[in-house]
Amino acid sequence: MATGNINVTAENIFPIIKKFLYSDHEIFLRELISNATDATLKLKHLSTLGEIKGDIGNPIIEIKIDKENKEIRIIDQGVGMTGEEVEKYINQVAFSGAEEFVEKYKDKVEDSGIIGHFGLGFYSSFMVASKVEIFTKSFAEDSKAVRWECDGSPQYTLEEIERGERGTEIVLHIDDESLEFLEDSKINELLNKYNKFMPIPIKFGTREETLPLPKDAKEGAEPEKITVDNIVNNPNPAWTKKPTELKDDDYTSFYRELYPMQFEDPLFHIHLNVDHPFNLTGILYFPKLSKSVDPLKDKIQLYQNQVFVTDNVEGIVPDFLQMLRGVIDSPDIPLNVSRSYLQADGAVKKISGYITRKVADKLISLFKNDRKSFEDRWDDIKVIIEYGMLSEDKFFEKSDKFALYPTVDKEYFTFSELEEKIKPAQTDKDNKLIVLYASDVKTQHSYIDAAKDKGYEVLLLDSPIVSHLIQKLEGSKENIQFVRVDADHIDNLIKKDEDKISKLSDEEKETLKPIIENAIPKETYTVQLEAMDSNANPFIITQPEFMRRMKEMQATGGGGMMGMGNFPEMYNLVVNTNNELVSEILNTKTSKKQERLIKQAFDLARLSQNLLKGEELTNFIKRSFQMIK
Ligand SMILES: Nc1ncnc2c1ncn2[C@@H]1O[C@H](COP(=O)(O)OP(=O)(O)OP(=O)(O)O)[C@@H](O)[C@H]1O
Repeated sequence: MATGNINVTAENIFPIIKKFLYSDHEIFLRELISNATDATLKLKHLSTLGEIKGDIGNPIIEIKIDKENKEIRIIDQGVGMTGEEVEKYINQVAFSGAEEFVEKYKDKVEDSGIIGHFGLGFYSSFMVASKVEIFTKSFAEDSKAVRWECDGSPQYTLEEIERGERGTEIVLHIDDESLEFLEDSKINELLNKYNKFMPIPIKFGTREETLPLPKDAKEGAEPEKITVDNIVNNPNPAWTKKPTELKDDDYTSFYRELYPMQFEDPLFHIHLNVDHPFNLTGILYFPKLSKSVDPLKDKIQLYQNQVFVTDNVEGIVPDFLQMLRGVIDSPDIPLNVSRSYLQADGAVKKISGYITRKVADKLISLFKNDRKSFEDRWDDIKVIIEYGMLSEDKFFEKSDKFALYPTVDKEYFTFSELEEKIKPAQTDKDNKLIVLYASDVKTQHSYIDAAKDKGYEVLLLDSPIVSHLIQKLEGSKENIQFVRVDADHIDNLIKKDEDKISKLSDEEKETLKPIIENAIPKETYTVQLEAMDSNANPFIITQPEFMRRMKEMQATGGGGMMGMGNFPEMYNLVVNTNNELVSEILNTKTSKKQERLIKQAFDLARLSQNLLKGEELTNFIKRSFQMIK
């Protein structure tokens, strides 16, 4: 038997580690299972190279709990270690790795930006154990099995033992603060969180399986039950397979495996697979977004070689795609770094760019191959796409090929189709193409109707970020302008050269304007006299495009003109000088009656814009009843 001192300079490295990773103690199991997996994969590799004679069978990893003796065992059938290897890899490599880790991060415990996930390896067992034993036998012929033991001080013992089978068994003597890890439920939870898709089968206990009854079974015969290993993981998850090996159903069932509590099928998936200049595989899903979708739950999961790392993919996946679900697996993402470093890292930037490109390409192909079903899903995916168009220039460029602009009648155009379609009727006198849109079919009904009567197309753009998006579209395309249908009266929305003749003379207009101004709250409403169609309403309320859009942009964050958000609401009251009622108002002799007519017409105009509320609405209704009595 040999004893010795582990080659670490900081004697008190254990307490530092314990404290440092206090909240992350549970990762010990993932680290030890990762080592066991590596050892098993190495064995398989050596076997395929012909360096191991005989059949290696189907090696598995087993986790055992002995509650009475407060032990957890992690057992593998991998390459094992010789005595020298234990000296080298455990006493030197493992511990020096841990020491380096502490050196590097001891001042940064407070830096919540650190993704404190990897890097501790075998050493992390001391976060939960007061004593650790290793029983191991190398695959190498004639090698002797050894037992290593360490109680958390830098001293260890190493001795030869009798052990028949190849592989490694780690025994953790759980300390009194960590007894929760002796519960089956806790271990199950951890296995499910970190090891669900690891590449070597992991056994935790056994379970009963009921065999199907044989065909010739007698009536009332009991089916036979057998006890089988309880394998907790799926060693071959969908993302590790080639897209050609998978059908749509396989993608859907993998989605269920990832998110067992999700009952809605995903809309479509994107299989990621690249090995140059970085290595990355994965599957992303566009979920069906419903009101009940909780963005904090069921997020994209990041794996490294099938080991779960985190579901916080900030900085790795572009912001606009964080609403997607699925898995990405890449060994090339540095994890022991702060988020700001991560965002500046070249490899990570490339990964983020690659994901954006793949998503755009998938959208293009879906659009091309089955436009009808793409249109049907548009409402579910538009928020993600519009957000992407706003935040990623590369995505914006590609979006021309698939971004859709639906009309109020549910016809879907790409931007170039829309341009073609509306060019003849919606080009104004300055040769500008005016795109009309509504944000709410119900409240803007009369304006939409008026525009449709003129033969105009009206888009329905109702997402919360639409004001930002149209601002961007106007900036990037030439000679176009978006105008909401209620931004002005119909003849002014798209200004043509034709001058309408006004029934009222200029003097009559000058007399009328102050009369109307005095009867309405003129700080909110600007009176604008216009010669319109005699059939158009006498009073119409509009809200100028620019002002409204700036206010909306400020309300949804960013953009807009500084301070605009605090401006009071401003409207125009458009008075149609060709409508008979307006002549009647002008010709009414008594000012009381005149005022009554103006107020009633003004309230009706406000009512159609949903602007008449509270006491004013009550008074209007009372007054209207009086009138028809
Ligand atoms: N179950 C095992 N079977 C065989 N060798 C092992 C086993 N566990 C650990 N080792 C050896 O000990 C070494 C050190 O392990 P440790 O977990 O500290 O670091 P690592 O696995 O190399 O890196 P990481 O810090 O990423 O986990 C391993 O590289 C391996 O050679």
